[in-house]
Amino acid sequence: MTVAYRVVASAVRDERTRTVARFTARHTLYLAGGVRVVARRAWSARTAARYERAMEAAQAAGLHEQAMAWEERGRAFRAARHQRRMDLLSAPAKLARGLVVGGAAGAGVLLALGGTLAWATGQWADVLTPTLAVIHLVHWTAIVIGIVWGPVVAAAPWLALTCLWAIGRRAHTAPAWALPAAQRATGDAGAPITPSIVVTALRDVGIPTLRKAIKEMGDHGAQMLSPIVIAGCGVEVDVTLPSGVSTEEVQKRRKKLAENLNRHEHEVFITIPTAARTVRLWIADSGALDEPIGPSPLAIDPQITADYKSGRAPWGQDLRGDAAALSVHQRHLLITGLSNQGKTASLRAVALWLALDPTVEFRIADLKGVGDWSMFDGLATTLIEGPTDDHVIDATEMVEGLVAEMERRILAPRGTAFAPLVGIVDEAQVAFMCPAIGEDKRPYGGTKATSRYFNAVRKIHNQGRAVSVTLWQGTQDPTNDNLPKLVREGAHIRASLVLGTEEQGRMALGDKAIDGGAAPHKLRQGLDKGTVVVAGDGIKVPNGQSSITVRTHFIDDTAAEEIATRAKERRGGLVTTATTAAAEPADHLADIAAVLGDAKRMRTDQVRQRLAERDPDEYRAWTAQQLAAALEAAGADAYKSGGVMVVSRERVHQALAARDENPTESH
Ligand SMILES: Nc1ncnc2c1ncn2[C@@H]1O[C@H](COP(=O)(O)OP(=O)(O)OP(=O)(O)O)[C@@H](O)[C@H]1O
Repeated sequence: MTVAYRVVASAVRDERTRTVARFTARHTLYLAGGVRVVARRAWSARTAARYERAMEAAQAAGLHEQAMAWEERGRAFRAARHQRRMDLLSAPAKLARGLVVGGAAGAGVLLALGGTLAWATGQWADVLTPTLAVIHLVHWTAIVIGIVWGPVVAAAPWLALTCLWAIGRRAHTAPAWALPAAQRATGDAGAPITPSIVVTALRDVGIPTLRKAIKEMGDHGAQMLSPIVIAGCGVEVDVTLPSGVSTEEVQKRRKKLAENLNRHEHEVFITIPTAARTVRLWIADSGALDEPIGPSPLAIDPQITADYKSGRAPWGQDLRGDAAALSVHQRHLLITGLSNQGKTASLRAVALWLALDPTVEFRIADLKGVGDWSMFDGLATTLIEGPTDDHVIDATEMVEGLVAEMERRILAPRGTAFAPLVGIVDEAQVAFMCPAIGEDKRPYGGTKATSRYFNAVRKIHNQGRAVSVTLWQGTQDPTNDNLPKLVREGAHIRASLVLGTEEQGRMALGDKAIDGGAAPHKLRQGLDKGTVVVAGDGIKVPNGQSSITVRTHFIDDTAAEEIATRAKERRGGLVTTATTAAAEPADHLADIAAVLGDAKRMRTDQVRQRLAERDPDEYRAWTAQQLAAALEAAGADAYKSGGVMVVSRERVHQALAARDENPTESH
């Protein structure tokens, strides 16, 4: 049984078997198609259906004059047909009359001819000679017909079948799968996309209602298509589907449609514009998407500048070949993608551009820590690099620092201008998955109400935008655990490189984008590195589309270093806290005075938080006792006011002054 099964299975899989099957199917379908074409032509010739179809199409297109002309033609056709039928009724009598009259006239003519002949020869027998000659002719004709009749009758069906087959073949009635391998693989690849190719591809896409509707259309389906226009390295066409066919049905058959168009799946994009029942097809020129796009303008133009508010990062090209530029002004950003597909590179490219605006402050946590962001040392105020729990703790405190700054800005007088502050967490999934628990029993990772990283991100998402505190996150392989719903939905710009599944695509870009045709899961892992599908704000998305596919410029490490150096030169010597070893021991009292600023007094926990933000290495681990001890040692003890412990600015300044007077006392 198993052996028999294997033999059958291997026979079915054998390419020769398939070729034979395809051959048989192809020619049978040509024949069936030919029958259909002839039947349709015959039907069309006998009925006024084609005039009605043309009239409806003209009406639908708003061409009323044309519609009326077709109506008139239809009327004339019907009148002529009626006349023909009436003529047919009286035909037998006319025919009989014609035969009698014709026969008599013929006989008369022959006899007259015979009479003339007899008179000329003088032989009365010649009167019948012409009549006998005609009788002989008829006799011989009957003999010849008798001989050829048999073979003609035998060959007629075959001749008819051959004609039908040829008609079917000319009308390309066999589907793409039944074509010979050579035609399927390369056939028309590279050939321009024409309306008939698009309509045939749609007809054979496997939607019976669509197939039937196209067959019934007078113009073979051309009315469904908008003009085919060149769009970048491909063409674009809108297809208005007939009623009963949904846009989703077509979208689900992307692979089949691409094959029917002689393209690879990744070379055909189906989006859903606003017009009802319409799908927009973008069909790449064969192989065009495998050509690299040019280098980033950041890498080749040393004069390029950036402007946080009004500028746009030259990120890459859309599929039409137009420049795709991203505005990050007051926008949170999220980039997801499978590992090693260009997530860091695409996120870093935007940051490198923005770094050229010297007013922007960066605080960066790279939770992979292999040096992808090391060129930001000396450029970012905070740079955390590493994957351990300690790094996550640092990153969490960095984000909490952003929250503190955001809250300070929110409380500032109206109209205060703030320098843009951008927090970047690359490999943010590491933070969400971190098991570390703080001294206060609050987890750093996770998505609980007490989770510190999660909560800090949420706060920035909710309120950071208006005070120009934004957060950019890069994460791998989204799941509900490593990228909670609230966090993914809090980003204004959502971009995704290739992902494993549609479900992940929905997490990365949201349902609306995926339902509208965004398909990061259809990108090719390894081959489409650096290609992002972007949804949301900050980028120009073609009218009616919910996403745009961008092929980003790749900026390698060397070019990134150069751009960062340029950015540093424009900024002039900034110190990055987390990576710059303190040359001198920290001056606690001076730091406390600095964080107090103009406040008369400040709660001790707030002072600790600000200290941690100012110098995480030194103060992050500080407990309330350590702060109290430092203040006590300087003679500026904290005291209770309104039920909470506070630090007095006056006392701290007095202590500083006392120390200045007696510099030998250590701080
Ligand atoms: N825009 C691009 N065009 C072409 N190749 C690219 C592009 N971006 C990245 N690559 C290639 O992909 C490699 C991986 O890029 P990158 O480190 O940014 O991936 P990643 O998604 O951040 O990986 P991981 O998640 O594992 O850190 C790069 O070394 C580069 O060779």
